[in-house]
Amino acid sequence: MGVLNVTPDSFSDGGRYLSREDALAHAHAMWRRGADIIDIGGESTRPGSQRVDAETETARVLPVVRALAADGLVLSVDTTRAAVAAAAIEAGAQVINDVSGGLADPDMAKVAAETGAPFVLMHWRGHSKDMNALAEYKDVVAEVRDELCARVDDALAAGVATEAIVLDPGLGFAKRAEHDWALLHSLDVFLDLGFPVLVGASRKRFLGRLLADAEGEPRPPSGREVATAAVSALAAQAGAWGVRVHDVGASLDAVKVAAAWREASGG
Ligand SMILES: Nc1nc2ncc(COP(=O)(O)O)nc2c(=O)[nH]1
Repeated sequence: MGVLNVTPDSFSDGGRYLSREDALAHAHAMWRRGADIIDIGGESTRPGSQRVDAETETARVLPVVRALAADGLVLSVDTTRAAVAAAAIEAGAQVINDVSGGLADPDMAKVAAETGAPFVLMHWRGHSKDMNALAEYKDVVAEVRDELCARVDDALAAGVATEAIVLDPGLGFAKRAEHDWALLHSLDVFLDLGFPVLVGASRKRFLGRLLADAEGEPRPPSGREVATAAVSALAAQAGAWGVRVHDVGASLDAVKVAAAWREASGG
């Protein structure tokens, strides 16, 4: 899943693809490099970011969705707003990627049910401005699992089909670095729930901290691509359904290494 943030303030690529031609060119470049889905987001979810209104988010996302759908690309819309998701599906997106797992908008599950669109339920505890205060867990794996199961129950109750649901542990969302690593280490716990699992580690803060320099200065987002690709390989090895990444080529190569390693026979 290739990330296309048509926002001015996303944490690692904010503003680079705000213009329509830049957004379309970047989407096609990721598609040519092998992305299976282009994930289009019009509102930054960066910790501490301010929300934008639905009109702004829609104005950013819809033209790009229309143009890329017309070119035959498979698209997900990264939004917590039901109206934006509905409009994007109408404009040609196929997948709803809701970082709030349906919590932010009570109508989202209904839109997913009515459209039949695959529905990514990510673990979330609140909007970006107060997310870090929510990163308190006694057992992060068990609590994230249980909270995601509640999201699944609500989605199913709204009429979403079981086979439409994809789970995502929500790395970096109301999580400190140790929580992110614990969730990756226990990816099987989420896979055992019986749904595909999407992993979104790309360029995130926990990787920057892992790669900090001698003075403890975290590696900047642009320097986290190799670590992201390593996570992609290990996530593939663990059975993840997909990885949501900025650098599609690096992760595709890394996932191919994992596949070759796993499938090597004695021949
Ligand atoms: N399903 C899913 N969606 C997401 N959307 C945005 C971000 C934030 O990262 P970005 O600012 O690079 O888009 N992370 C996720 C994620 O981990 N999973």
